[in-house]
Amino acid sequence: MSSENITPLAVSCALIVQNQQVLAVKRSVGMDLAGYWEFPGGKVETGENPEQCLIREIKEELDLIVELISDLTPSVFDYPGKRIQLIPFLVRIKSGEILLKEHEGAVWLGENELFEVNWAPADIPIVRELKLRWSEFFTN
Ligand SMILES: Nc1nc2c([nH]c(=O)n2[C@@H]2O[C@H](COP(=O)(O)OP(=O)(O)OP(=O)(O)O)[C@@H](O)[C@H]2O)c(=O)[nH]1
Repeated sequence: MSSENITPLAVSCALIVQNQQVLAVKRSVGMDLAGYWEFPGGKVETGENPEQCLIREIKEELDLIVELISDLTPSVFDYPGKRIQLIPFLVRIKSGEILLKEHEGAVWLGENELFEVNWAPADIPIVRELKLRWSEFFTN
């Protein structure tokens, strides 16, 4: 099958913002793309929409309850053998303390630190959009 015909795998991810910073998490050994940094989230399951997926994944991965603030532009990226559509949401923490259940690290990044981690390739356009829209997100 040519790559044009691959149905993308929908993956929701959360740009968790707090104190003028966004949270990045590091994929653990054993996960695909181990060692890369990403936004927490995961695959949209049958019967749920991307927003429901996001709320579920953030509870599962970080033990946080989050609320949605805004959407960003989805990023479609071809990894070997799979095409993903990464669907980003800007969120804030409603309750809970971060508990890393799956990732091996987490870091809060300010506007000028956004490119200091080695992002999963699909995340790069999203990080660029976050940087471009930073003042919009942080002054509202
Ligand atoms: N959650 C999340 N996944 C991302 C991001 N960027 C990115 O390329 N991905 C990819 O999206 C796919 C689905 O994410 P996932 O969190 O459910 O990954 P997983 O370990 O369950 O996937 P697997 O079952 O294929 O090993 C993975 O291939 C992951 O590498 C991101 O920012 N957040």
